Amino acid sequence: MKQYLDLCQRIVDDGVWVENKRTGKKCLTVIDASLEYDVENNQFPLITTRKSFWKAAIAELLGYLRGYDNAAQFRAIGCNTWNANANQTKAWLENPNRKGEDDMGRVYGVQGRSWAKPGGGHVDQLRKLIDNLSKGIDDRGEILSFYNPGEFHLGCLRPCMHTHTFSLLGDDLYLTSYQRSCDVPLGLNFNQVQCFTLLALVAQITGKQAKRCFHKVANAHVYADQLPMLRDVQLKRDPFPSPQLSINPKIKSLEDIETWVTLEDFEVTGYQHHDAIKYPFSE
Ligand SMILES: Nc1nc(=O)c2c([nH]1)NC[C@@H]1CN(c3ccc(C(=O)N[C@@H](CCC(=O)O)C(=O)O)cc3)CN21
Ligand SMILES: O=c1ccn([C@H]2C[C@H](O)[C@@H](COP(=O)(O)O)O2)c(=O)[nH]1
Repeated sequence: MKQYLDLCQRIVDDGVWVENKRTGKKCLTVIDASLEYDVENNQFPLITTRKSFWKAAIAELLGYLRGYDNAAQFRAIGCNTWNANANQTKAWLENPNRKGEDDMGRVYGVQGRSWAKPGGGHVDQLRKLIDNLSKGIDDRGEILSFYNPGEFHLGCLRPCMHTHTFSLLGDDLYLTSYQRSCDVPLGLNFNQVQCFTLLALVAQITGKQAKRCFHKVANAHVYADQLPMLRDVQLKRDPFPSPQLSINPKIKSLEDIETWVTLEDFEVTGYQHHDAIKYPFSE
């Protein structure tokens, strides 16, 4: 939690105002932030200085792992975060590739599970890395990448947390996650949960020991309309200790994640937090 608050404070103290064309808003911005999560000791990186809706963050991750391409699929598993970008983002509404209400196009999980090959057919990056890690293989390319510039015109938004690299040292599993753009008040709260949960889940289904997750952020920003609440309310609060995440031990394979896993299979204990803060969202 301290590293999150330090990043917020750094943005407030040293951030530079940058005009963002896509949203039409100004962002107070810093470049390069590194966060680290201790999955081995179950220090779940949930924000405690406001109430965090962590279930929606895990549901979003499950949708990515299943290769979802539609905001209705996300809603059905308890996640509302894609309604706006699927149905209100101007450039996407005007894009002839949009297949109608709730379509998100070829974003995130679609690239992760079925990256189109030039000569036809698809690559399932997640299946490959899970098969390798289960056999104790790390070919130094156990990568899940959602970033496909050749298909940006087929999706509603470019992926923000775009690449997850898994590494094995013996039976110990590490994760390095890369993010190009980070809405610190809203998005990071979710992205921290997702990095942690992704390592814990992949370790569980491949039979490895989850160690640490390294989260690298390039552009970390606060939108102008979020700044007063972040600076004058959230940053004035004292954090509580980290809660713990438990995952149903019956989850043993990628097929389990694809077929029957729900939010009921995840539980957070020891979550002490301050009151909710509703931050503005920029489409
Ligand atoms: N501007 C922007 N910021 C983001 O963080 C973001 C995007 N766009 N577009 C794609 C996804 C969608 N994400 C979102 C979208 C909404 C919330 C949000 O409204 N969170 C609220 C409540 C969530 C709930 O009730 O389930 C929060 O208080 O955290 C969070 C992340 C993260 N991403
Ligand atoms: O997982 C996510 C997804 C999105 N964001 C934020 C970062 C930006 O504020 C917007 C995306 O806008 P771009 O113009 O495409 O950079 O969404 C996030 O923090 N985490």
